[in-house]
Amino acid sequence: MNAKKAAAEKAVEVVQDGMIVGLGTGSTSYWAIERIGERVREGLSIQAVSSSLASEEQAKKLGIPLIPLEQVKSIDIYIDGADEVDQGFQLIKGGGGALLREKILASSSKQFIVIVDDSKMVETLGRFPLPVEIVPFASHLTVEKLRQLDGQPEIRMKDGQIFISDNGNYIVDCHFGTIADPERMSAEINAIAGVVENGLFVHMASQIIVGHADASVKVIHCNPRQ
Ligand SMILES: O=C(CO)[C@H](O)[C@H](O)COP(=O)(O)O
Repeated sequence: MNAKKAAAEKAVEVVQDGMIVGLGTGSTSYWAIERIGERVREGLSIQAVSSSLASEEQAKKLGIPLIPLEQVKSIDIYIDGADEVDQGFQLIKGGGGALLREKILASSSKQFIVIVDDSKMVETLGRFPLPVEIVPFASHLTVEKLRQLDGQPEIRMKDGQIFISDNGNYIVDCHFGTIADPERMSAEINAIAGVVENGLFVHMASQIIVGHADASVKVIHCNPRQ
């Protein structure tokens, strides 16, 4: 079993009847959604909300009942991957370009369970480029502001075209190097007009589940408010 699948399946063990479950995005969340689908077929009764059109499609195919977000006041559990997790359990997310919806769901969830393989665990954030979602209007000016913060920004491309997020925005991948103070950096980035959200998830994770190649998993409980 691969490490991502092992972490994902461990996380799905805590899903119970009656819960509203947030579905993440990416290759690790894929396995969580598959397992939720299996459990639904076995009789689990839940409702789900999705952080991306891709995960929504997968959930529909598996017969996972989806509920419109407008009908949801809070989410019981949100399960999603990450691109990096540091020693203080702060995260970089958004490698798949879904960071805005992911942050909205994570911040409205009673529990945010992060599922990663062990390659994602780092001492300090920053090796993975930080994704920043910006509005297309005057994007060159917003990109210039990110450059002034030393972000070495690059607008994300896909198949030779600018990548467009599910919200119709651009993603700018920023190379800040080591991010010593993620909270401060997040605030500085979000203070730029034109920035919608950035991929630093600070004080948000309730649990990190780390999967290893031998299918063993480590569950780390964190206090999101610390
Ligand atoms: O934030 C994300 C998508 O926007 C993903 O959770 C993150 O990129 C990790 O992806 P994967 O599970 O494929 O390694």
